[in-house]
Amino acid sequence: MELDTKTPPYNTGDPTSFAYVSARERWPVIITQGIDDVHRSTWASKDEAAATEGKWIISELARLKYELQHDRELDPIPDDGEADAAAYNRELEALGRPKWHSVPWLYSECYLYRRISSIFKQTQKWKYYDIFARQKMSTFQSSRPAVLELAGRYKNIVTELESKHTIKGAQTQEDLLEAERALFVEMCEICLWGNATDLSLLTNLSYEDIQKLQGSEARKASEKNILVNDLGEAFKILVAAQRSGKKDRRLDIVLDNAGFELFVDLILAGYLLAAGLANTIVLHPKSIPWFVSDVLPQDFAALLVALADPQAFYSQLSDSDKEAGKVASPLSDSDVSNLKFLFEHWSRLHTEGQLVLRPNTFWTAAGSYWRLPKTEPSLHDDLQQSELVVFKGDLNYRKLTGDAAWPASTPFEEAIGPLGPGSGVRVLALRTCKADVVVGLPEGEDERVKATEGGGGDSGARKWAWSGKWAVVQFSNGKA
Ligand SMILES: O=P(O)(O)OC[C@H]1O[C@](O)(CO)[C@@H](O)[C@@H]1O
Ligand SMILES: [Mg+2]
Ligand SMILES: [Mn+2]
Repeated sequence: MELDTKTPPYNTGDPTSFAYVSARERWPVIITQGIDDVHRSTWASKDEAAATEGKWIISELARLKYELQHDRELDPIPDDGEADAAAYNRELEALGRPKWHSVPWLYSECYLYRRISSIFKQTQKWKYYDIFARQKMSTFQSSRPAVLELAGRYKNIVTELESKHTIKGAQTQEDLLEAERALFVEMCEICLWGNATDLSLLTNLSYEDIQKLQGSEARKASEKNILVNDLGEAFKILVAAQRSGKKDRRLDIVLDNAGFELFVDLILAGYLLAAGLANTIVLHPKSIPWFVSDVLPQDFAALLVALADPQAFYSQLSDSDKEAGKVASPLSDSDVSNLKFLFEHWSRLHTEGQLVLRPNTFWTAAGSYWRLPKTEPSLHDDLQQSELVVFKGDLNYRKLTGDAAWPASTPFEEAIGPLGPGSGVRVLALRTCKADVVVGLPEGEDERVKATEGGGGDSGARKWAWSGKWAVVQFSNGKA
């Protein structure tokens, strides 16, 4: 089988890679949490047929976990009625029926979520069940302080832009441009760090930990951890398009996680529309439960429902909070009104077609985005229509770069191959680093960060890139 990139991809058999830890430690925990979730739903179900199927699902998940932990071969995905199983299985054959502990990381991790999905697709009553929905919603609830802080600011900014076409304090056109640029950078950085609360990595995060990651103080302190920051170039592209008088100016966001991250992505989307920096935003969600926290179309709906009646949403307590004897404190009137403003604004943008959700099964295929022009030419064409395509999060970055062991100083444009120069697609990656692959760093930077505490030193492992503490924001102008 032909590799996507000449540079080989990371592999679960490499003890210096985060792939190694992922396959042996992280994935069994994720499956176990999934079993717990199905257990709860099965136990709560009054429908006998659903309960019977629930028990079968649990036994299938337990079998998957056993195979993983005992380093068995990856079995073909059973025929579950979905067209993409064949491509997964062809690739599995081409890889020579690998075992869990020595298989390309990107393929095997995608396969894991596709296998889990196939278990549900084979049932009658659980076909559309999201095994990760509970975790996603409860982490969003834990983000309450940051959500309230941002909702208040958003309402002020958007109201000002929509009623007076300006931003507070801006006297001249230059002031306004500078204010728009500063807000663009700030909102993109909020979107960037919103990704740090990803659930697949932070398997046991406390309420306090989540809050620390999300406040405005934390953001300022983290700016020095953005190793490459191309936001200025991306902003120039949007302004140039606006000034050209072009009527259709679209920006795309290839989404990553639900909950707080989706909330901040929508904050950015609403801002860009209100400021006239774009006039359509296309959001690309996943089609099956994916890497625990990724956005499904129903997560978008669930977020709007939560904001439509925020008091009710925040008065629901998780089981663990109930057990701990916690009580929910009610929201203030102004918090409620700010959140309802968000609900109304986003619902209106959605209804009027300025905020569009566009799923495609390409996003849950096993391969890297090097394959896009060949395997999904219509999606490639579609992305070429956009002024800028923002790729959120770690997995999207791994897929852009083929998850390959590039030298860290490899130019970003080179590492994204067919989506680089000449592709007709402008790529902006907003990525907090949670995996080995990193490109586009200045010479010597990798070594500098390796030498920091916990950075990996000369162990041969790029440990600094596993924690979500460091980030890169990288741009490639495929239309230049
Ligand atoms: O939600 P994100 O940012 O894509 O994070 C998921 C990533 O985190 C991990 O689960 C842990 O590094 C990776 O396997 C995966 O690429
Ligand atoms: Mg992410
Ligand atoms: Mn994710």
